[in-house]
Amino acid sequence: MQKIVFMGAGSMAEALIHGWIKNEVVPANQIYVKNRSNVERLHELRNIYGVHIIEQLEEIKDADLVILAMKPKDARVAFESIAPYLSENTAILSVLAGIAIETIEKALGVRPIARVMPNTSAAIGMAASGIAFNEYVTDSQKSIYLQLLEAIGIVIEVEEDKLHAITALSGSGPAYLYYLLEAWEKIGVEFGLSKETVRKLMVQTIAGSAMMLQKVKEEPEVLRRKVTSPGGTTEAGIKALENFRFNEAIYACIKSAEARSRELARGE
Ligand SMILES: NC(=O)C1=CN([C@@H]2O[C@H](COP(=O)(O)OP(=O)(O)OC[C@H]3O[C@@H](n4cnc5c(N)ncnc54)[C@H](O)[C@@H]3O)[C@@H](O)[C@H]2O)C=CC1
Ligand SMILES: O=C(O)[C@@H]1CCC=N1
Repeated sequence: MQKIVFMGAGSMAEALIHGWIKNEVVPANQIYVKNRSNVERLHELRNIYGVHIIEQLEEIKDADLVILAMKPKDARVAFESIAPYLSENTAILSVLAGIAIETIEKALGVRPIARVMPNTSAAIGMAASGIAFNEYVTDSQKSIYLQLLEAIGIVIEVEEDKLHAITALSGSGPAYLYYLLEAWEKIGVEFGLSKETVRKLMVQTIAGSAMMLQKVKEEPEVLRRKVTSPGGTTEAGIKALENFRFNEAIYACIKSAEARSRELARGE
């Protein structure tokens, strides 16, 4: 793919660009960026990464791949603006949360379309992505997409319908963990520790627990029980979580995010 155009040059576009250039999967001179109005942002990306700026939509005519990376609420207007300039051979990769492949086919024509749900950890090569394809994506295109996404983390191919669940779990997931950290920092400070100390301890705790799951290959429940001494501190903490219906809260969190993804797919 010689010419890859990002429609929308926000944080997700930058995470992908950063990962591809740093890992030398796509050279900067094959990447083009376009925003709705923020030209300063385009100059910023050009200065940092050496990518090209699209000045006129006509320049997307010879693109091999157009990446849809605007917010879902801006998608309709964006589709209308680019549809006249897409050539038959241009493939589409969408990172739009909740916008169905069928909707994109209707707006941009039947062509190879891939839908990916990455997360912001792409910026440091640690994304967890799900990807789904329509029937026109060839095997060689699929392997290119998988390579592009492996450069920024891990990727799992799923049926399109499952992308709603992936959006709710790993797409939004970093935000839940940051939210948890915000709460830990607040309580740690109340106990007289500095915010920096709590952050250092808890970031390592999250990273260490994740690595344990990856390396030791035991179930989370088994690892949890190993931490929990009978009558000890962890047991007291977990009891409090249970009293506040922790499992129900997490269930409601993921269910709500999954349902919102489905609403977005219906244009609500
Ligand atoms: N931020 C995240 O954690 C994740 C975001 N996504 C998806 O990635 C997409 C982008 O999200 P962010 O990068 O966070 O948004 P963002 O707000 O940082 O960037 C979106 C950019 O699109 C531009 N834009 C809007 N309308 C446009 C148009 N018609 N033509 C060209 N550019 C246009 C805006 O000017 C803005 O710079 C969203 O659809 C979101 O659902 C997916 C996975 C994770
Ligand atoms: O909140 C959102 O809609 C997007 C999708 C996953 C993460 N951010």
